[in-house]
Amino acid sequence: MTAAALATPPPVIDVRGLVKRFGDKLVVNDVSIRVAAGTIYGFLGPNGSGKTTTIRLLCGLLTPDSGEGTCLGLDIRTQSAAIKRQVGYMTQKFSFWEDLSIAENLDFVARMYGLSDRRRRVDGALERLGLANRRRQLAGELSGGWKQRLALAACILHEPKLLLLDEPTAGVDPKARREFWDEIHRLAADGLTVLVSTHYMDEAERCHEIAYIAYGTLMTHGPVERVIAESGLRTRVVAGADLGPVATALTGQPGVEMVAVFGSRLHVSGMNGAALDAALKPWAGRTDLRVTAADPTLEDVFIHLMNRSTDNFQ
Ligand SMILES: Nc1ncnc2c1ncn2[C@@H]1O[C@H](COP(=O)(O)OP(=O)(O)OP(=O)(O)O)[C@@H](O)[C@H]1O
Repeated sequence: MTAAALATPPPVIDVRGLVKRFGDKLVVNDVSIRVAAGTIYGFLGPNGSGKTTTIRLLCGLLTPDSGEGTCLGLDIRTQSAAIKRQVGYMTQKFSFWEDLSIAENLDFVARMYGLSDRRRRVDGALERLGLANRRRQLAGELSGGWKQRLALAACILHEPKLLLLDEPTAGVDPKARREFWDEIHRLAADGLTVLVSTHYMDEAERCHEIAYIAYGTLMTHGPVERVIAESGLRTRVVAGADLGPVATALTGQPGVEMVAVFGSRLHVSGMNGAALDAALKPWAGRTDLRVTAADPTLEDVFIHLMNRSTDNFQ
């Protein structure tokens, strides 16, 4: 083995050409992905676009109709049972015994999965997720953010190598979301690989890499900055008051693909910078407005990709 091969550990996930249909509906269309160990990998895309299905295929929880690959060095088609033992899965709908404490809930989960050494595992999970001093609190009394953390603790009891988080913070307030993500980063720093689906842009920006899936097709993937740069999208920002009429006038102009008001700023995007500048010319000389070139945001890029994707389901 060469020194270079030793330096680069094999990817945790390495799959090619995954296809999945439900009936005659093509839900995952030729998806290939590699994920390195310790990566937080985010999956974004419109509702029903196949994010959850893709994540489940990647770790053998579902068998693809075609395609192949490995997860944790094991074959996703033939070794799914062995993969599952090393995966922690936090689904959108997790539930607890509301009248049991945090520690009792975790102990219950550990018993249910027949885990040995329950005390050590429960204490370890409580410690790792900052729940130790709440161990006697009833699960039913927890706020949304702490419930989320308890769900995460339950997922890591069996000390998995890979975590699947399906929209883990839906409906949780921004502060709790941020803290939850701090925890995810700590787990990743310990070597856990995390696949997470989300609709939140701030969460996407906290992933090491992201994949945008629209109607089963992987439209783009990579680190956030690269996804933005490779989109080819150009954006101009118009700053000023009373931007409604400006937005209306710009909508549908040649070269203008998207117009969106954010408070006192208007984002105008398209693929051709010169065409954007031509459309903005009537406004560029106004003293009450300021037009500047800016990098598109991740949200601009996603909406652009969504507009471009064809809806295979229609
Ligand atoms: N077991 C199944 N049987 C039949 N259809 C399914 C099954 N699982 C998912 N689907 C369909 O496949 C499509 C993709 O679903 P999936 O849950 O992967 O999308 P998603 O991107 O995760 O959606 P959301 O953002 O709404 O969670 C949807 O149209 C869904 O109804």
